[in-house]
Amino acid sequence: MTKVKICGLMELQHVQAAVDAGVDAVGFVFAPSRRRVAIAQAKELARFVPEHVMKIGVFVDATREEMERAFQEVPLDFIQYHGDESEEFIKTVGLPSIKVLSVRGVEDVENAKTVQTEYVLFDTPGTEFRGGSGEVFDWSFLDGNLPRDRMILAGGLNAQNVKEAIRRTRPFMVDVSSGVEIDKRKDETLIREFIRAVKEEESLYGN
Ligand SMILES: O=C(O)c1ccccc1N[C@@H]1O[C@H](COP(=O)(O)O)[C@@H](O)[C@H]1O
Repeated sequence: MTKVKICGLMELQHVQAAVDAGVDAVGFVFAPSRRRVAIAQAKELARFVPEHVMKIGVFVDATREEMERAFQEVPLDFIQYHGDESEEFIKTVGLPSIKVLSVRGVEDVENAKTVQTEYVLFDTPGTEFRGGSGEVFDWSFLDGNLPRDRMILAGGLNAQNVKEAIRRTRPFMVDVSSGVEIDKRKDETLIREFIRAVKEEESLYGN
């Protein structure tokens, strides 16, 4: 059953829409971004997220102290490393983690086989910020032998393309931010439609 993450949440009504629609994970961006939240803001939003829904903090080349603080205070379940963090650094921090690989070609995907983190997230390389581009990368780069049971697919997903994305790539989880926004703000209807599309795909074709 493919899981679904809504990322870049900043407002309570959007958290509630995602939770009510059956989201599996929510993401709070602590990196430079128009979606950035303060720790106190994420902590308040997280009070409305049930225990079974994963809370993921997105960081880009942050310090260990910054991540530890957010991890404890919010509290988070996973750190999403969306920058150039090395495997050694991630290991030293020692928190449950998701390493992001920006996919420009098949060689970036190859790196997933050696990444030691709990999950590996494939995303389109960002332009203004490191992620949240709203752009799809070429899914055929994921055609090879990959650890699909710990693979998260992101990059330009929306309610219209996510079913095909799941069929093509068979990820553990799909992740969306821009695709559930109107005028750069999250939209409750789009959040519900995205989650519904994932669940429909699963009920028709899932295993
Ligand atoms: O969303 C952001 O602003 C962001 C900033 C810095 C790093 C990561 C960010 N978001 C991540 O980008 C992907 C996909 O986003 P989109 O659906 O293409 O807009 C997702 O993993 C977010 O966590």
